[in-house]
Amino acid sequence: MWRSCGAGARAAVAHGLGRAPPTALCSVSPQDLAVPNTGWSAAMCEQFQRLLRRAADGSWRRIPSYRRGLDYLPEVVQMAVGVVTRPGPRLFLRSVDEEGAGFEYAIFLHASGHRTQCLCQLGPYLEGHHGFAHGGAIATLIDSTVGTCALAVAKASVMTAKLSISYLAPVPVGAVVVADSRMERHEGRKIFLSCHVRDTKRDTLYAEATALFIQVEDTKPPPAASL
Ligand SMILES: CCCCCCCCCCCCCCCC(=O)SCCNC(=O)CCNC(=O)[C@H](O)C(C)(C)COP(=O)(O)OP(=O)(O)OC[C@H]1O[C@@H](n2cnc3c(N)ncnc32)[C@H](O)[C@@H]1OP(=O)(O)O
Repeated sequence: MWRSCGAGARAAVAHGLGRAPPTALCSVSPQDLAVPNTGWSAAMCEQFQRLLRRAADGSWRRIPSYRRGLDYLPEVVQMAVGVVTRPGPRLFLRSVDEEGAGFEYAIFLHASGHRTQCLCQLGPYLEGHHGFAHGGAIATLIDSTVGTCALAVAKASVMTAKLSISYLAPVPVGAVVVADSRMERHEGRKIFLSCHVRDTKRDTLYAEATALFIQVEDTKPPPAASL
């Protein structure tokens, strides 16, 4: 269905701009999924390359992404959030194995550590109304983008306390969008953020959001969650 990216795009990421090796403390060797695969559309590949080129001067960096969160954080952050002895939680956005069917995305972190941009292609399993992405999928995309920003700000575990979204235009299934998030202010354990979701040409504002994240101690899974 989707036009796939060439091997060149994958090689450019692997050899050029920061495929991070798993940290020594990881108990698994995760595969970085924030790189082109056969499910990425031509538009997704093109935008990804554009963002990689922008990152070449060090102003942004691509954040590797795995099926489980936190496996790949720098050791100091891993120790701060206490996940060195067990793998991180499974990431909801990476729960669909079929390439191109769910969320295909790569998050870029600004050098300031106060801004993230998520390039995302919303696959057919995320459909709500016919031909359009489910609002919950948009919320998930926003939550993850602002959550990553909050995590970078706090350098510790964070949880969403509040997320307010205005849905302004429906997002077609298969569309490539950019969620652009920034920290607005940081007060003690509270991190306030904003986010805008647009098409890649910035013609359409699909959604805008504000969020509050709270810095927390490492979250312990409840007994029932040991699946
Ligand atoms: C380096 C980069 C690597 C990147 C690598 C990325 C990979 C990784 C991606 C991560 C992306 C994750 C994105 C998904 C994140 C979830 O999906 S989290 C799941 C959804 N959220 C929840 O389940 C949270 C449920 N709620 C709670 O557990 C608790 O209410 C909270 C939020 C932890 C807060 O509880 P608490 O710690 O006891 O805090 P509490 O003392 O009540 O309040 C602290 C302050 O916050 C205020 N506050 C608390 N809640 C609220 C509220 N709802 N509204 C307004 N104010 C509030 C309080 O009024 C208080 O204010 P002050 O009095 O200090 O001024």
